[in-house]
Amino acid sequence: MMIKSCDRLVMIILILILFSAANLFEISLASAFDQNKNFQWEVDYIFRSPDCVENVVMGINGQFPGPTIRAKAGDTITVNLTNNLRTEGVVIHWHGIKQFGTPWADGTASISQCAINAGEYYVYTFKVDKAGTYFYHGHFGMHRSAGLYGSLIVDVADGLKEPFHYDGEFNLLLSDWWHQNVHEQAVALESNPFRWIGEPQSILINGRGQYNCSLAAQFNNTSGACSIGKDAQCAPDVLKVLPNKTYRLRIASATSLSSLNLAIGNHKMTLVEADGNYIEPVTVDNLDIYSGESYSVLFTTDQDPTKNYWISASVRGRLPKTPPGLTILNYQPNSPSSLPTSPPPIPPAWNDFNASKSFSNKILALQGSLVPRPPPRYNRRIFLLNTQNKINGIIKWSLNNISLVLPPTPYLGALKYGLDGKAFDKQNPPENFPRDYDIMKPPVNPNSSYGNGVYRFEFRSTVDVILQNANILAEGQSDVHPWHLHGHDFWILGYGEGKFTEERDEKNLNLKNPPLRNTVVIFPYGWTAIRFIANNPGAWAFHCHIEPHLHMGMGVVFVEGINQIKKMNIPDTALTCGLTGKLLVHNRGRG
Ligand SMILES: O=C1O[C@H]([C@@H](O)CO)C(O)=C1O
Repeated sequence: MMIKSCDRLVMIILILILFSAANLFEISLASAFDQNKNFQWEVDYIFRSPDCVENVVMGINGQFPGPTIRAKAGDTITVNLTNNLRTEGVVIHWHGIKQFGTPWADGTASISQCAINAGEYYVYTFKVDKAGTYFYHGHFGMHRSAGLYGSLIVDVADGLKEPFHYDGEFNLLLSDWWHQNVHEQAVALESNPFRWIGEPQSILINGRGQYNCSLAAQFNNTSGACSIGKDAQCAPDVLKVLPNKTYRLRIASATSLSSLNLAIGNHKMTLVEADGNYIEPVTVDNLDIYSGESYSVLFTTDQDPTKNYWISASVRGRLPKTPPGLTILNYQPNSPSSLPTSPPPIPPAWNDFNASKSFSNKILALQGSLVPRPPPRYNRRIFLLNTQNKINGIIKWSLNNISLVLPPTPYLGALKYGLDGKAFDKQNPPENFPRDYDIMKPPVNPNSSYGNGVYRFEFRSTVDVILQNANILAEGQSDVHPWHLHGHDFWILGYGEGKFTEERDEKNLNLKNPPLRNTVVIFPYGWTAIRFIANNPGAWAFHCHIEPHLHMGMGVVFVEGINQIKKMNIPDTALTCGLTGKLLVHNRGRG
């Protein structure tokens, strides 16, 4: 006992000496830390009332949404993530971060790593190479629906400036929320008969919404006024502004299902950034944001300064059963609790897809040299037909009639150790669909198959993907799907109606100033064409960002740079499951 307390004393003295030395050299230490941002995170289920109804949500260090990471372009982020969930695995995906040279830090269970076991930890170390508005979220099971998300903001590197000016900024992370827990949701989606999760109970802005009451009750007669203490977990996150200033609003959507339309009452917004890439400034009254997307907008506080204004996030693209998420733009020195005097902004009708298409077509790359242009030609073009269909009577989503089921061994490790054909299907999935497939009708044969093969791209080749939408199982309906690519940005070459045909549509593709992004929507009965360069050795998910749809198989896996992958030093901790886990144990036994 004596020795132990002596030890402790020596330790305390040592720490004190180190601490005062650190204070003496404050400046040099600060700049050294500039390059490396270290975080210790613990994921846990916590009780929380995101929409004034208590529920269990996933928190990080007791916070929901998780802590915001703020870094500078070029910084290295290290997150030591401990899984305190007790009974299930976890991973975190850094959405929009390309993970050049660190594909094992992409945080996709079964693709880039094994899920972190209960009680264990995993260290994510990666570089944030480009300024922009990003977010992070769980990528195992339906953890994003369970509330595992937070913001990741990357500022321009020291000495550089954004190509626009603003006096202050705010961050809005949008999400949707169900009262049914995700375990029940997942079981429902896998049950026979299939049970759909339905529309969310609430839209959350920075993790806060109001269920069964409305901040704007005075303007509608459907729900009563909310009585929420200002410190309540569901109190709106009010944005406090000064008159006659310009603010940057960073908006990211981590929704599980909902496409949203965001507006600031009486204020116009000028879009300047999309998914971490600069766009040609365009001024709008409201904007559509799909799950997986992010934007920066500038707005000027040039309205009557004696009033406050609504900020609203309303459901689009599906028949809304959820009231808009609301918060308040509070002109100082007005009271933050004094409600706007006019009703919340009215969004376009949920099914006004022309308004959505017109908005999407307005997003173009910023002129000049800050955004690279696409190569003029592709080396390979693949078509992905998006269909809703059935396997053993359960509703699934498929690409070219294959519904993705993730294998227990992470692709990245399987590729490194040459386990193709054992860890996942050896056969490559189809690159096209039958020419006579009628996208305007429900599938003639709704039966589909499970699969987990990969699309292999030649390293550094230019790849086009034509995402082709189609009618769902029910007559007369085709859904909206936001597609997200890991490990890359892509150029959006265009959107079109009906079935893509080279003869008709090729000439209309935009190769001049297409926006560079990591998420893009496909509209009902339409197609979307994207182009990217397969220059990032790794295994990358490309999937519908609607959480239940991915769970129902709506994704594919892209692989490039297999020779480079074979030489990579992938941390063993990423691969201690499935066949790679067995291999590592076996090798160690022999070593
Ligand atoms: O995948 C889905 O399934 C339901 C419905 O099509 C069948 O219940 C729905 O709304 C989806 O988006």
